[in-house]
Amino acid sequence: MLIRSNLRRVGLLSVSCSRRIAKFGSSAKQGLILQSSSNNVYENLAVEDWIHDHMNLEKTNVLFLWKNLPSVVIGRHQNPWKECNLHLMRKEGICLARRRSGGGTVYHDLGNINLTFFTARNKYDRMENLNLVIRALKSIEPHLNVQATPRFDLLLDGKFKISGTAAKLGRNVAYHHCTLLCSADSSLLPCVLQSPYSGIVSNATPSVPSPVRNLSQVDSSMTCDVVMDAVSLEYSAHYNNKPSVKLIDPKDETSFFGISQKKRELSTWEWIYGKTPKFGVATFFKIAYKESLLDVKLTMDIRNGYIETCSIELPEYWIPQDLSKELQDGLLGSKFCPKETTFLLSTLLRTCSQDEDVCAKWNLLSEKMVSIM
Ligand SMILES: Nc1ncnc2c1ncn2[C@@H]1O[C@H](COP(=O)(O)OC(=O)CCCC[C@@H]2CCSS2)[C@@H](O)[C@H]1O
Repeated sequence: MLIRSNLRRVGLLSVSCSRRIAKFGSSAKQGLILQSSSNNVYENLAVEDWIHDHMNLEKTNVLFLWKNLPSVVIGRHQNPWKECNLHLMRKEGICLARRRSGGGTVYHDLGNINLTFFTARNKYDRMENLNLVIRALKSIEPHLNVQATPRFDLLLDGKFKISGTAAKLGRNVAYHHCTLLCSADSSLLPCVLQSPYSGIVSNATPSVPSPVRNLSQVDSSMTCDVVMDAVSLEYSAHYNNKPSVKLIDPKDETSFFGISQKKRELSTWEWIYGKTPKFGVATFFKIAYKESLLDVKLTMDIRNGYIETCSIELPEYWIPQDLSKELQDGLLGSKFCPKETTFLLSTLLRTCSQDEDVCAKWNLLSEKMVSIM
């Protein structure tokens, strides 16, 4: 009860959620630091959403610190097939997440820190936040050559990116979030962010690739924990607060009423893939069958992640035209997704043909089609 009334007094809680949140404590007057106990990218993005939607940031700013298990996080208006290697990610168990903010694609793992600075919209200032991060880094290593660029990256030695920025501006609330590479897997990072898919025609926001570096490569003492502590200290000092970090659990519905629904939304295929801006695929592939090598042209339009048009150009002698038409029509309205397409194509084949030769060719064609998804 005391905690709740204190929180209301410092203006942290909006009226709508003051009854639902009870566990943040009361120490922060102007700058509250929260750290997630979860490494689940969807849960952590849901915390961002929740704070954005429910907290009253008139008098209190919030810094949210979080880390994720290996994940690729694309911007709100991006095309994942253009930005990353989805096959490799599936193989390695790397999550794909779409965030609410715009901008490019980044790789996260437990060697990468994420910092989200929440303020009232009129107090939103990315350079001020980045300068705070720079001060924190220099408090660990005074000789570190780190600068913020006009596009709000942090560069080491003028060329290696250690931090990328994105932001979301709400009506009253804004947040600026950025990454900080301490000891991420630098060999996996470029591989997962390299798309193997060719022939995608899209107006989606492209990423701006840069050479990256981990802070721990420069100074081995710059681990995630040390860097997070330094940022927390600097943030507290900025607000004249006693340093204190509140550990929060994104699964705690009592404190964050409605958060599991937010997590569910962020984890759906419809949000992650379905929000991709409309795009086209125009690609050629070669299929080797027995002694022959066949050229196939595939064109598709994909809207909201679903196949809207599909044309497969291949010679009639290879697969009967009516069958190839069935194949193209069967794909219309289905998800541009390897699982669904594999299932659909094998079901179609069972109903359309028993011929062994045709089946073998169809399977080769299916494999190629699925390989672009
Ligand atoms: N973790 C990380 N940190 C810094 N730079 C990275 C990282 N991963 C990849 N990159 C490099 O940045 C470019 C993309 O740069 P680009 O400028 O296109 O995009 C960004 O920086 C977006 C930053 C989003 C930050 C959010 C904060 C919380 S959730 S994600 C990529 O091709 C790599 O070269």
